[in-house]
Amino acid sequence: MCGILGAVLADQQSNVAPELFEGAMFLQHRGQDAAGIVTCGNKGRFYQCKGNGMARDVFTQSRMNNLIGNMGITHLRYPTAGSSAGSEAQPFYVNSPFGISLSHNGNLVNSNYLRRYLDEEVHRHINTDSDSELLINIFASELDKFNKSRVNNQDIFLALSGTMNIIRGAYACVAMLAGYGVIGFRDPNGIRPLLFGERETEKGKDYMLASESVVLKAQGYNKFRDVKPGEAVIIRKDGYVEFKQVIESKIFAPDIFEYVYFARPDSVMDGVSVYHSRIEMGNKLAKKIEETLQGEKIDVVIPVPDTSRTSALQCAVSLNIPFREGFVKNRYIGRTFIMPNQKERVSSVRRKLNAMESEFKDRNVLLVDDSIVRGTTSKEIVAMAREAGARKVFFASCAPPIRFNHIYGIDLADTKALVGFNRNEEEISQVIGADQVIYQDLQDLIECCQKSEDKIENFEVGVFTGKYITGVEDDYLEELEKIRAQNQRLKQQSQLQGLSVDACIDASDMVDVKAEVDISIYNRGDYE
Ligand SMILES: O=P(O)(O)OC[C@H]1O[C@H](OP(=O)(O)OP(=O)(O)O)[C@H](O)[C@@H]1O
Ligand SMILES: NC(=O)CC[C@H](N)C(=O)O
Ligand SMILES: [Mg+2]
Repeated sequence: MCGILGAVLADQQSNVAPELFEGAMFLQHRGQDAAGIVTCGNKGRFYQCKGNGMARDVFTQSRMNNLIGNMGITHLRYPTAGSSAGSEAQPFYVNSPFGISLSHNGNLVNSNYLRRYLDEEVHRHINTDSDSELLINIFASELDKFNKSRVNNQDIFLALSGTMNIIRGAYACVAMLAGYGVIGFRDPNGIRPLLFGERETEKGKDYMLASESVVLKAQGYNKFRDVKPGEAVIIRKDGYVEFKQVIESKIFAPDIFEYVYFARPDSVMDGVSVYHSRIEMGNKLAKKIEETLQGEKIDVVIPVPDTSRTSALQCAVSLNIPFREGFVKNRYIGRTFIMPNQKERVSSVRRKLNAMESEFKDRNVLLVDDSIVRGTTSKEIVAMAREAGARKVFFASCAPPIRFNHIYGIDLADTKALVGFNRNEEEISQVIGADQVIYQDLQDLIECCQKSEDKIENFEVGVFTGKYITGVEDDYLEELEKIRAQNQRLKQQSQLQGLSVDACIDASDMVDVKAEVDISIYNRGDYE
């Protein structure tokens, strides 16, 4: 899952980069692997700064000084299919036609077809395994079809409908056309989020596109709305803004995992407050716990920080049982689930959370988390609760069992690595070492996310059901697992040989070398 941003400032003499950096800090939770900003200066020249790492590490002051121009786009990457090569950091850039830069949140599920099409039909070179590189090239080839030296809004909208007719999957994107403007668009199922906001200034209106409303609010873009499924918006450099439905919307199905885990609680997405949906999750989970744990005495409810806090507190209120912060979180450790390798995730749980004996000793505790994915967190947490003296440990999850791949940009894990894969609830309890595990029912979870003026009827829930809203290419899921396994091997091999992942060749099956940096513009400043 990634975070994306785009902005055009009214003052043509100003630089947008500091604001894009500020915004990136608000979206860091959506991707910790790589970060990038591309801006566009007065003469249509692009300036880029990107690389592996968190925003604050990649965007150093000296690099930021080189980002010139009043419009730009940002990306924070959480890789799909497990590859975190530097060359797949975004925004991507292609020079033809016109100079295009693009940031993508989501994942395409017909990449094999797109790769062949780009090669055989439109003869465009693809240099990485990233589906986003395919996307920018499809868009470029659609724009190329006009065979014009300059395009206008209508051409761009047409090129986007062409693009959306070819690509399949989840995508919320911000793109930039050199010297022209910033473009935002969202897939016809609205799987991934994207919002548009505006702000009045003395020089006119500033505009911003962002994955979450919290960025817009925090930076004074107080008038905002969601981009609709299948809709696109062009914010021209001169401040002219135009929206257009470029492809007919399909079943509107935002990804429910945004509400469960991904988004910040202070964001509102498609009219639904993430915070309130999590409160509801706590209420409904409490009912399920009452039904399931009849006769069991629970002394205390303890959240697994951070994301589950909101739900856990409400769950305790609903159950009328004391709520205690039994785990203290080390604020300097990031989200463990989105860390790229398993070893790092396991050690991070203990570094991140520390149990306070006083809250566990001789008590029956109910631990509440938002979700159980690989079971890395829950297993460690249950062990820590027992080490701290808990008598019985019950573990409740605000989301139902996750048994299938997530294919739309939240690369959860290989199905086989999911603790819920091929296991019933009793078996899951055994694996994580809990006395009992209690899961929210899917229908209840859906109802928790339906509290908006325009009730959302459908959500993308493929991780729980194995049925995906867009369908997938026949061999897509096998291909996905193959790529993950390849990337995993590359990582292990690089660790053994002490090489960087990017520079490691898997000789056994001649996996391509991952380039350390991308083949695109090199003006991020210094390379210390
Ligand atoms: O079963 P697992 O594979 O361990 O994954 C699930 C855990 O990962 C996430 O926490 P994370 O530490 O990423 O972020 P948070 O601090 O926002 O809760 C999520 O909130 C669960 O606690
Ligand atoms: N998580 C995402 O949204 C990732 C976007 C894109 N598929 C990538 O791998 O970079
Ligand atoms: Mg967590």
